[in-house]
Amino acid sequence: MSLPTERAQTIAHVLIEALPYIKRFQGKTMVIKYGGNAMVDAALKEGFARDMVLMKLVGINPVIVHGGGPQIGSLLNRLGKTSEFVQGMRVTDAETMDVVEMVLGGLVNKEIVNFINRHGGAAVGLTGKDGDLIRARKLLITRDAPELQAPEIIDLGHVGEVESIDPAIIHMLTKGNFIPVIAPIGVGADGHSYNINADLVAGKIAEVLRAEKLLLLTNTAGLLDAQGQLIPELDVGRVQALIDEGVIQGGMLPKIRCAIEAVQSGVKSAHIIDGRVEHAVMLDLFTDTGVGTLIRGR
Ligand SMILES: Nc1ncnc2c1ncn2[C@@H]1O[C@H](COP(=O)(O)OP(=O)(O)O)[C@@H](O)[C@H]1O
Ligand SMILES: CC(=O)N[C@@H](CCC(=O)OP(=O)(O)O)C(=O)O
Repeated sequence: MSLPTERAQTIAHVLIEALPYIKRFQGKTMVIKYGGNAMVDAALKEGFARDMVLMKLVGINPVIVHGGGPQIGSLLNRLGKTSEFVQGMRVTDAETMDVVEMVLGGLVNKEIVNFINRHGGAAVGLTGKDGDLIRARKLLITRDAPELQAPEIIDLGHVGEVESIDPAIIHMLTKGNFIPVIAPIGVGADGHSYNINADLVAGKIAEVLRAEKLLLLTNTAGLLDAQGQLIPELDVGRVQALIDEGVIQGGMLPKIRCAIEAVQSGVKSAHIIDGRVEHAVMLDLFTDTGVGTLIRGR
């Protein structure tokens, strides 16, 4: 059976447009942060899994770091608990930490692994505890306000930041043709688990792996300005003003901060893209136009 000519031409055009990108990125590492808000329905999850398998097949090494904020929230709700967020971070008491570990290390991680494997890939799920991948320390954030004499230190409970990354397990998996799928849970020197914002983990892993790109999949078209319009390329010099004006807030704060840190530490570029668009990763990697907001490295 032959394809209608128009469709066949579209397919040929897409493949030809992708070719130089496939050549350029072969052997390179792409760190993909898969946000909980981008895991909307089965079709999108399948599309994401297929994109990962295709990348691997054409010789690019995807390393996935996933979130799962909404999924943690819904289990907490079922248990009659609510969360408070400070600067985009979930205040995490001991009970909440158990739920975070169950949801991120268990349900969400294994669902992604399963989707990829069902589409012909070989994914392996990890938390930061496996292979001592993510060493964490307690995160202390400060709040400054005119009525305060000195900045106030806010204790978020079991919330951590990345102290160090040991990429040995990632190298081993990549060499063996596996796709690592990493949940953002770190372990402290005391052996305790820490809940780390997934954007922060993705940024650090991208730095340590000297990734070609850091792709942050979320539920907006990218970074939006005060009028709700997409900012196609971020001028890093404008970020503080955008924060002060309240344009960048909530979950976008850690995303932008980690993207900037990553490109300042050697990652070639970071991209905030709309995970609600089917095959968003392919569109960003393999087309001339790209999608979302680009944060260029030096
Ligand atoms: N300037 C902005 N542009 C886009 N989104 C923004 C902006 N400021 C705040 N946000 C919020 O950040 C959210 C994305 O962060 P988050 O909820 O943590 O998503 P994810 O689960 O993908 O990490 C958006 O849904 C939006 O509500
Ligand atoms: C400290 C902190 O806030 N941790 C996050 C970890 C999950 C995450 O980052 O998920 P998304 O990427 O889907 O937002 C949380 O508890 O929600």
